[in-house]
Amino acid sequence: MQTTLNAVDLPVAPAANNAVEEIAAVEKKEYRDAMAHLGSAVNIITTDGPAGRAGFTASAVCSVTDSPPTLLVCLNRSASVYPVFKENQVLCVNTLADCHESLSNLFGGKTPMEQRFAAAEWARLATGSPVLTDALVSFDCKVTQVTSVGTHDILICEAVALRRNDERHGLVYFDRRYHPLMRQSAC
Ligand SMILES: NC(=O)c1ccc[n+]([C@@H]2O[C@H](COP(=O)([O-])OP(=O)(O)OC[C@H]3O[C@@H](n4cnc5c(N)ncnc54)[C@H](O)[C@@H]3O)[C@@H](O)[C@H]2O)c1
Ligand SMILES: Cc1cc2c(cc1C)N(C[C@H](O)[C@H](O)[C@H](O)COP(=O)(O)O)c1[nH]c(=O)[nH]c(=O)c1N2
Repeated sequence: MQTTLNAVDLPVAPAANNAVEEIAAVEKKEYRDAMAHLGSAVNIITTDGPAGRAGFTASAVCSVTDSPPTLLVCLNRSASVYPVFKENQVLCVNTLADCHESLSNLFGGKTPMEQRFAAAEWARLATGSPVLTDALVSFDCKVTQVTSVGTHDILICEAVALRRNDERHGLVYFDRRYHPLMRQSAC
């Protein structure tokens, strides 16, 4: 037999309120130190359009659903690139390979935009956003929804074209450092 619990039936225990207070009390530094334990892929997010060309490094990227093929990117609203992404409404997620450590730092710092793009070769797919030619994989996307949470906007992006490189090794950002991620060799 299936039992359905209504929210009104649940007792409101003081412990539940305490738990909420404990979560809210986590300090920013403590949170960042904890997040540094989560390894993640490194991506350069690019755009081009009426507001011009821009790009930044992002680790806050993940798959949402495959129908329609959708991923999300978190962008700090205080980033210099923010107004450009907001207006263009298209972007390309270029996932970096093991050789891209310095490129990641270039797009993650305060470097002028022309200098960032001059350091690599770029192509285009469907949206006109720059596609890093030797990326591990590139997801060319249109931004379909935007939600603001705290300091960041969550950009919900539908992939309209893809480009993969099945030979390159990966790059992971973990413990505030880059680490190469090797494919298993066929032997
Ligand atoms: N989501 C993000 O905006 C994000 C993610 C990673 C790194 N960064 C930026 O890159 C630089 C180097 O980062 P680091 O990992 O070497 O050291 P760090 O101590 O600044 O960050 C540790 C971890 O905390 C998280 N984090 C950092 N800043 C955040 C932010 N503003 N919002 C949400 N999560 C955040 C990320 O998971 C990051 O890997 C910093 O300036 C950092 O703000 C930002
Ligand atoms: C490894 C790594 C990972 C991330 C970042 C940096 C680095 C080095 N940065 C910061 C972001 O790249 C940086 O703020 C931009 O370059 C914007 O900087 P400017 O404001 O243009 O100088 C970043 N910013 C963001 O809004 N979302 C993210 O997921 C990440 N992830």
